[in-house]
Amino acid sequence: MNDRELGCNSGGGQFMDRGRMNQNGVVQPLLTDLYQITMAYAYWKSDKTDDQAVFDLFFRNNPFHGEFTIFAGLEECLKFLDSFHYSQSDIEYLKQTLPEGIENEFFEYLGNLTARDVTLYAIDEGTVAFPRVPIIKIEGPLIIVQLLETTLLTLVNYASLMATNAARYRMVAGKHVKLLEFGLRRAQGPDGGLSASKYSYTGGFDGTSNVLAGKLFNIPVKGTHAHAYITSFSSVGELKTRLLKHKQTGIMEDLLEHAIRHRQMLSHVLDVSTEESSEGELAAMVSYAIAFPDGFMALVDTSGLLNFSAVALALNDLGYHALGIRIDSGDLAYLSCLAREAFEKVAERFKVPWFNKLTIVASNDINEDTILSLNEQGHKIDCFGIGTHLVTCQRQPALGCVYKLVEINGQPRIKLSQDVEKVTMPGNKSAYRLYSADGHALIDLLQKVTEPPPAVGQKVLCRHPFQESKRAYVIPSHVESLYKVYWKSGKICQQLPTLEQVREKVQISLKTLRNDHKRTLNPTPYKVAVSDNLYNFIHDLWLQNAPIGELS
Ligand SMILES: Nc1ncnc2c1ncn2[C@@H]1O[C@H](COP(=O)(O)OP(=O)(O)OP(=O)(O)O)[C@@H](O)[C@H]1O
Ligand SMILES: O=P(O)(O)OC[C@H]1O[C@H](OP(=O)(O)OP(=O)(O)O)[C@H](O)[C@@H]1O
Ligand SMILES: O=C(O)c1cccnc1
Ligand SMILES: [Mg+2]
Repeated sequence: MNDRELGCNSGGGQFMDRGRMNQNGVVQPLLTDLYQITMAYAYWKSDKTDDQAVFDLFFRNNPFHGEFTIFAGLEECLKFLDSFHYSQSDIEYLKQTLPEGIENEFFEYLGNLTARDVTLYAIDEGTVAFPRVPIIKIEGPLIIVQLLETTLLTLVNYASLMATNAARYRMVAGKHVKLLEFGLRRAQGPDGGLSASKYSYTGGFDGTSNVLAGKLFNIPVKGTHAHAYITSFSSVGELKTRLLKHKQTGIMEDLLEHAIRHRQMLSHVLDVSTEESSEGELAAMVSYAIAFPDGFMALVDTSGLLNFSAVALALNDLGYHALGIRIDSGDLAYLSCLAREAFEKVAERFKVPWFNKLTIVASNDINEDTILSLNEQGHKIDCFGIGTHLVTCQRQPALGCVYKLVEINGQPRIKLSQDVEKVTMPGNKSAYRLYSADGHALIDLLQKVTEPPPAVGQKVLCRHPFQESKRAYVIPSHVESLYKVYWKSGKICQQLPTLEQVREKVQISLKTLRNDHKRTLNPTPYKVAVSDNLYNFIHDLWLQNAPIGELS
């Protein structure tokens, strides 16, 4: 497929309105849970405001029965820190809303609060990430770091889930098939729709039908047309104009006349009687072709191939090449093969070789399993338009990212749970990814920040965080330190990648994962380990904090 592949197409960067380039207006300090603000008051009252806290933001399980997650949403988190400030009207609202008796100085304190004293470390956006390895680590005064929790979680959770979902669709579709996000109408509201468009592009989609997303994020916007366009015509008599200028000669010609002539001949070639195809559909296609002679892409139902081919040949007479068809019902494998076969026949019979290359778009409730099944059956689809299952992440609607206190004033904190899965990894930690000689990621290793980093060629003991007997020596061929300081002293400290670069990063990062971690059915879990030192530290602290029961 070339770049003309689908009707409309725009990269919207140059149209970005500087004033509106900032984050979505709903992302602001009050976009949080009330309990963060009530806790903030209680911290303030008990003079804990400036206690130095470290929080980890991480997830416990990979989504979609998979064994990897794509980390996304970091840039939005940084923009949020950059603009963190309670406005006068926010303060007025809080005064009315919080319980009575809150001291006025607290509101003054809130009015002056910024994220200047916070330091944020993170894995690069677009990188594959794994359960329990914090994707973001935040240090700073307890009150502000606590106040950031909900907003950071809402910015990371759906973004990462969506990017992961999109990356999975990309993996099953293969790299040569185009993927378009068509989900705005089915998304979780306008904001969910915009995020879905943005992060499905990050995860590997090629474009979106969402025009505002195109404008805001510089994502290619693409599209075909809906059934309504076809059904709005019932006969050729309704055509107000049939004339189209020949692309080369500039002479006006009757496109309908050309189409009707081709339709007669085509009905023999394709073995479809002209009575079987609707006149209203023909009229709709002619009128659409007159509107977009260089971008003619038509929605066909079972009978539509005859009319489409007739109009495409008519356009050819006038010097234009049609783009293709969209199939939106029925057996997509069968119909796509039927369509490709028809195009090949027409290409040969009418000496129009480009007909072989017409694009076949398929849509209609497509999900990962449908694509896998279509691949097994064999199909001729060049492009999938995917809405509902992609944007609602129907197979798993939430990624359970959490935000946990792991250190306060230099003292580690552990949250115990009956459920070992939910016990937190205490203390301020570093994270490393260890690679094998063939470039594959072998294991992620968490250590105490005070430990020296693992070194290339040197044996390092990697332990399962909770199961004593599970351990392995690893001799890394390459060691990647996963955290970078992204925010410190009130400034973003890294050159932020463009959306395009994050999108490339996703594919590069996925390549470092072995295929068995990425397969759709029963993938092998990727190992996440702790150093021996961190293992002992966790377990000592666990024992110190676990109450000793009494039997009587
Ligand atoms: N060859 C195929 N193999 C597996 N699944 C398919 C195949 N072709 C289509 N599908 C899927 O089967 C489902 C068919 O849904 P449904 O029966 O509602 O569609 P339809 O009746 O053909 O079309 P409409 O949406 O117009 O009612 C869709 O989810 C579609 O993606
Ligand atoms: O199927 P999805 O993956 O959600 O993709 C988007 C759907 O949106 C359109 O359908 P429309 O809104 O016209 O409704 P329909 O389901 O009746 O076709 C389009 O024809 C796709 O079928
Ligand atoms: O452009 C399309 O074909 C499209 C857009 C949104 C939803 N369904 C289809
Ligand atoms: Mg549909």
